[in-house]
Amino acid sequence: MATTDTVQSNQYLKPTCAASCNCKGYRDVREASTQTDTKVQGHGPRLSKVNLFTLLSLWMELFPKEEPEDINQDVFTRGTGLVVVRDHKVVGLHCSGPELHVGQVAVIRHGPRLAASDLYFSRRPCATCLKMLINAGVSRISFWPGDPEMSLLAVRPNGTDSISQEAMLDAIASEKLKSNSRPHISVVVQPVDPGLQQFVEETSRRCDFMERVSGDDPDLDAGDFYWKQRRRNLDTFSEEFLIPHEQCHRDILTKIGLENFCMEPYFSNLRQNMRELVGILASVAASVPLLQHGFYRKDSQPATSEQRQPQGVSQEIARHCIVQARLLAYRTEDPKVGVGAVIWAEGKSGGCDGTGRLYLVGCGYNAYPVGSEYGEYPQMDNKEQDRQRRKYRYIIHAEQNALTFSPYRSTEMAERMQGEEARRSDEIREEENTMLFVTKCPCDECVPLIRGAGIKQIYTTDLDSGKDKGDISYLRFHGLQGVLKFIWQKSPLARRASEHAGLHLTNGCVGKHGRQPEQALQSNKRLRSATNPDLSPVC
Ligand SMILES: O=c1ccn([C@H]2C[C@H](O)[C@@H](COP(=O)(O)OP(=O)(O)OP(=O)(O)O)O2)c(=O)[nH]1
Repeated sequence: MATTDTVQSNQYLKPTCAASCNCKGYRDVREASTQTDTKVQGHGPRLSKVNLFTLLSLWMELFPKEEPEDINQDVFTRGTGLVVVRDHKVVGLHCSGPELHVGQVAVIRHGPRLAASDLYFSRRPCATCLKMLINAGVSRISFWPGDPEMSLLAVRPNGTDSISQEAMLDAIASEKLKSNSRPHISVVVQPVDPGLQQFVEETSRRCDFMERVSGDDPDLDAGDFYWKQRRRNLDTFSEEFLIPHEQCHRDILTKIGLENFCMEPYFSNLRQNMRELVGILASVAASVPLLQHGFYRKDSQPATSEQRQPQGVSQEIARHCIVQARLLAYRTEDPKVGVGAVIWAEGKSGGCDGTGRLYLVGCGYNAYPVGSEYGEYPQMDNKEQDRQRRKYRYIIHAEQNALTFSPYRSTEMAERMQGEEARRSDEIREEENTMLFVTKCPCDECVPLIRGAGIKQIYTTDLDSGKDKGDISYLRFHGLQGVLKFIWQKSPLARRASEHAGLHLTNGCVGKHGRQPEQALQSNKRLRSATNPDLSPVC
C-alpha cells in the first residue's frame, strides 16, 4: 500500500514517494538543494535545486534532433530527457537517442560512475532502462509524473486500442522492479517559491537576449512579442508534459503505482506544481526567440586562422544550450543578477545519445563559494558605498563554477581513475570542440580562464562588452583571440532586410543601458511580421 506524507501548512504538495519507496522524503531533498540554500535576504525568489533538475530534464526531452527520428521505435515509446546528478551537481544531460532509451544512454555514457548518482527523468523510465539503472547502483530515480516513457496515452494509428499490451506489461514490470530495488524511485516535484513564476516572467522579458531583440527593432512591441512566444511555448509544453483531463491523469498515476497522489489535496497540488513548472519553462524558453535573431560571428571579426576551427552547432542547439544556462541562472545567489553557464564538447566519435556527439563538460551559476553560510559575505552592489562591503570579490562567476564542477573532476572520481585515463578526463580535450554557453558577456576575470581552459567557442550576448563598471569590467572580451565568438544578434539576412528598411540597429557595445526608454519603445506599437527562423548552422 502506498504511503503519503503529510501536507505542508501552506497546502502545497509535499514531495512524496510511491509505494515501496523508503526515501527520507522532503528532508532528504532539502539537504540536496544547497549551495547556500537558505532563503536569501533581499533576493528574488529562487528555483530549488530539485526543480532545476526537473526543469532541465523536461527541457532535455526537447533537445533538437539532428538525426531523423528512430524508425525502430513504436508510437508507444516516448522520447525522454534525463539529468544525472552527483554530489548535488549536474554531471550529465541526456535525451533518448535514435536507437537507445535515455536510461540505456546513461549506463553507456557513465558506466560505473552512475553508482551513487541521482537521476531525474522527464518520464517514468521503462522496465528495460530501470533494470539496468538499478543494476548500476544509482541512488535515486526521480521522474515527472506525466505519461511514462512507455506511453499509456498513445493511441494506435488505427485508433482501435488506446493502451498497448506492451505498455501495461511494462507498467507491471516496472512496479515489480521498484518494489525489489535498493534505489529510491519516486516523484519529487517541489512547490515553486511564491512569486517565482512572476519573477521568471519579468526577468525573462527583460533579459539581455530580449533587450537585444527590442534594441534592434525600436518599432517592436517587445512585451507583446514576448507574451506571444510564451503563449506558444505554453501550449506546446502543456501538450507534451501535462495531462489535461483529471480522470485520465488519475488513471495513469494509478497504473504506475502512484495511487497515493490521486487523493486530495495531493492531486490538485501536484497538478498545480506541474503547471507552474511548465509555465516557468515556457517563460525562460520565450526569452531567447530565434525568429530573426541567432548566434552569429561579428562582422567586425578579422578573417584569421580562427576560421579553420570547426564551425558552430546549429542555431536550435545553441539556443537550447543557452536556455539551459538561463534556467541555471535562477539558482543565483547574487541579489541583483543571475548568470548561468553550460559547457558542452563535441566528441570525435558518434554518440548513442539524442544529443549526438555532444556531451556535457560542466555547468554553473554565479554564487558564493560552496559551503558558505549566506550572510557571511557582502551582497552589496551599490557603487557609491564602501568598496570593502561589495559582493564582487566573493562571488564565483557562472563560468568559474562551470569550469570547477566538471563531471570528471570530483575527487572521488579522480581516485577511481588511474594514470592516463585520469589525466585525460581531468581536462578539456585539445582535439575536441568545447563550447561555452553563457547568459552574460564574460568579464575580464573570466576571459583568461576561458582561454586557459581550452574553450574553443563561446555563445553569448555582448550587451555589456566594452563596459568598465569599476568593480567588474568587460573590456577584454572582444579582444579575446583564438576563441570563436558567436554573439546573439540579428541574422545577417534579417539585418540586411532591416538596413534596407532603414531601421536603427544597436551595435553590441551600446548595451542595455543604451537602450531607448521603455516608454519610447511603447510608442508606435507594431509587431513586425516574423520571418522564418534561420535554421542554418551558425557562421
Ligand atoms: O562573466 C561573468 C560576469 C559576471 N558574472 C556575475 C558576477 C556577478 O554576480 C554579476 C555582476 O554582474 P554585473 O556586471 O551586471 O553587475 P551588476 O551588479 O548588475 O551591475 P550593473 O547594475 O552596473 O549592471 O554577474 C558572471 O557570473 N560571469
